[in-house]
Amino acid sequence: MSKNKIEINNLDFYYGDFQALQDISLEVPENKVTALIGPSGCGKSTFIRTINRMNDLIEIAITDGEVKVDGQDIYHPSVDVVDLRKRVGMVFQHPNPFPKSIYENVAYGPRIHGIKDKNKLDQIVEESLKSAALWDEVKDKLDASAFGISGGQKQRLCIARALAINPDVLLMDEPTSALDPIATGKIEDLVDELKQDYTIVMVTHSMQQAARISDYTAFFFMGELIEHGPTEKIFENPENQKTEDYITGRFG
Ligand SMILES: Nc1ncnc2c1ncn2[C@@H]1O[C@H](COP(=O)(O)OP(=O)(O)OP(=O)(O)O)[C@@H](O)[C@H]1O
Repeated sequence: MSKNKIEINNLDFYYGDFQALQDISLEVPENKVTALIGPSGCGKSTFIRTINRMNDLIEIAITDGEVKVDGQDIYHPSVDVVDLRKRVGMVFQHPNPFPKSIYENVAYGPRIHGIKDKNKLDQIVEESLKSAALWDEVKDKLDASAFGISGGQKQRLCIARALAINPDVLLMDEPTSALDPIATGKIEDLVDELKQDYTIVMVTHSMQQAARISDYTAFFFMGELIEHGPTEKIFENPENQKTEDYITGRFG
């Protein structure tokens, strides 16, 4: 049994007067992939963004309840958000490299965190690109613009950029929805590799994807967490009728 990396207790979330998440409690085991599924607008993205306080950037956001990473309540006033986001990295739906070279995209984070030594940066860039299964494809053009590579390569570059600051947790918000099936397959294989070293939480619209790559699945519906558990159990023997209706394609 692996330990819980993240623990969420009685989490409520509001956009102004609108309550987008209601009383969510969820445990996320370490070195596993947890998939968040549910119909559009059910709160998956809002929820994943509470785990690295990305919602802080929204002025009307109100978060209530407890989100713990490694046992520490990340909403406690003593928490340094920059440090938190170093531990909890994020990859978005649309690959969003900076308008810089491939090398600089990966070196940017470590540099901001104070690493100046060129050899050390070279080493981090190489290791991060290798971990993101992109090194072989870009090693001869590290100084080329990050805009000149394919969509799937850009997304792996964004994963390398997230890995470069050495997080423990990787949040992925629909990381393959803008990619073709081949690029999607590569990211899925990569996620399977990465879980050896990282705890991964991933929003996906694709139930097939959740079934293929996640260890645990959480089903959200209208701001509530309806059911969560081992992926096989959720897909083969769900306890809640709404979960069953969703996974059998009756709505969503
Ligand atoms: N910045 C915002 N301000 C106000 N309401 C918002 C904001 N962002 C999201 N919402 C609302 O919160 C609810 C949950 O949205 P969220 O994006 O978390 O859902 P989702 O499950 O990720 O949807 P999708 O699968 O379509 O991406 C929706 O009703 C949405 O309209």
